[in-house]
Amino acid sequence: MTPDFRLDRTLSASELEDVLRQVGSERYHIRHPFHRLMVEGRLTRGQMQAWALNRYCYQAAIPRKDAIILSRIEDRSLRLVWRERILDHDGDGASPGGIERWMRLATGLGLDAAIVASQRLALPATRFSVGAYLTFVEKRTLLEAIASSLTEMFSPQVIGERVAAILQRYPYIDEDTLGYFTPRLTQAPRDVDVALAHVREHARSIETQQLVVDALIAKCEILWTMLDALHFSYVEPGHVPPGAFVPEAAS
Ligand SMILES: O=C(O)c1cc(C(=O)O)c2c(n1)C(=O)C(=O)c1cc(C(=O)O)[nH]c1-2
Repeated sequence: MTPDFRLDRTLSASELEDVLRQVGSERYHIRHPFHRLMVEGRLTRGQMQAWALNRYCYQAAIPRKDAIILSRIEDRSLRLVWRERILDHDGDGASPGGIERWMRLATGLGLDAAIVASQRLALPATRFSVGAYLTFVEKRTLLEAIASSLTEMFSPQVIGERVAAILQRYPYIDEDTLGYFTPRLTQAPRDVDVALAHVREHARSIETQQLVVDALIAKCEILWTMLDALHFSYVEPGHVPPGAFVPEAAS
């Protein structure tokens, strides 16, 4: 496999899955320096707040992204399972969804809920990355849109590492504050089963397989870019763009 994942022949479904896993192992944000600092316990409270405030924008966009995908699915049985994702994030009016649970994380870190929800203090690059994800699923083929969700193949690993490290190394954050992540450990594999089965079934030519691989790469780049922006603004060199969140001194 070339370093930029150019395919030179049509793959079997399981070979394609292997390539997708290889993309994740090389390009998923688990390798990003900002994530590494987090799990090493080396982020300040202010940097953790910046992460939670910015990641809220991503969380808030996920059900809108899935609604776009839903609107493009012609197969009723696939629509039925895909709509679960929207409930996971929006809730059903009775039990809270992911957006509310993420807000609990943000407020548990000391952020003001109204400020987080307004998204006004998010980094420009966060907004642009989230916008790129929405545009991607709208403009590309349905196959690419579905494939772009496959970063979730790798999310249980990044979540497991993050939660264990935070509980061990950040004494002011407790299990309750991290409640967002627990359901994701079962929701993500269920989502992946559906998306991966679709991709394995529908990407049978070298051209469609390349589209799928490139969609996953593009999604890894979206996640990576968000952490790049956090790193540049809040770690090194520490240039916060005008108008973006500024942690309180000493936090
Ligand atoms: O914690 C993470 O690092 C992480 C990563 C990802 C991902 O890989 O896209 C998702 C999530 N979390 C997540 O919580 C989530 O709900 C989610 C939905 C999606 C998606 O693309 O549909 N990715 C992710």
